[in-house]
Amino acid sequence: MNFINVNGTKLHYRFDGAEGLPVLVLSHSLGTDLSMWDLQIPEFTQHFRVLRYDMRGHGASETAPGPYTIEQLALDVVGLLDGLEIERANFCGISIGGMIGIWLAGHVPDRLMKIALCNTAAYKGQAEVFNSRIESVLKGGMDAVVAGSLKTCLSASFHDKAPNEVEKLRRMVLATSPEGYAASCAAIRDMDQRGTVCRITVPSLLVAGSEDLSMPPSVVQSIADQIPGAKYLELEAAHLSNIEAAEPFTAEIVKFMQ
Ligand SMILES: O=C(O)CC1=CCC(=O)O1
Repeated sequence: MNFINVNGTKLHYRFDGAEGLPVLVLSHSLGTDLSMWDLQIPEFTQHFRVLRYDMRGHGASETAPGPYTIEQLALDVVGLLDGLEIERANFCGISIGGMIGIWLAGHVPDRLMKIALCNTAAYKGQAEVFNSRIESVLKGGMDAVVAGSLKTCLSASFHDKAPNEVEKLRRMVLATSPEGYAASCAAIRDMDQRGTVCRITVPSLLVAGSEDLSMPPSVVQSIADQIPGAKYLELEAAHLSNIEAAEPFTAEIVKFMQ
C-alpha cells in the first residue's frame, strides 16, 4: 500500500494504468474508500493513469481530528498532486468528491484539465440533518448510519439486482472511521460554494442520477447551467451512479475526458 504525508495527514493512494498516460484523479463519496471506483478501473486504465486516494478519515488514510472543511479536503488533493509531482490532471469526483472538485475548479483551475462532477451539490444546508447524523455516528458507530447510507446510495431495484455490490458497499461503510465520517459530514454541512460554481471555466461534465434523492437531478443541472459549455448527463441510478449505472458512467467519462 502507498502512503503520502499531505498537510500533516497520512493519505493512502494508488496508481493504476501506464505511466505516460494523462492522469485522472478519482475522489470518492462519504463513507466509502478508493475501491468504490473498482468497476471503472478496467476501462479507465485503457486511457488514463488513474490516481485514487482515500479521503482523510476514510479507508486506510489517517483520521485527523475534525471537523473538516471542503477547502481542507480539496487542499489534500492539491498536496497529493504536489507530493506526486503531477502538474495537471483530469478529476472525477462523486458526491463529497464532487464538492471537492468544485473547490478545485474554482480555486486552482491551472492544476486541472477536465472535471467530472457527479451526484453532487454546491450547497446542502440542512444543518439539522447532518448534526443528527454526526450525533448518531459518534454515539452508535457506523452501525447507526449504514442502513440509511445504503438506501440513499443505491436504488431498491439495484439492491435486488446486484446484492454483491450492495454487500461490498456495506462493508466499506462499516469499515469507515466514525470520527472521520462525522468530520466529513461537518464539511458538507458547512459548505457553501454557490459563489464558486459561477467562476468555473474548466471544461466540465455534470452527472446526475434520475433516482438520486440526496443530490437530485435539478440540483446537478443547476450547476451545469452556471458553467459555460458544461455538459449534463442523467443516468438511471440513485446516488452512486458510478456503481449503479457503471457501464454508461464509465463510457461517458472516458468520452468526455479524451
Ligand atoms: O447521504 C449519503 O450518505 C450520501 C452522501 C452525501 C454526501 C456523500 O458523499 O454521500
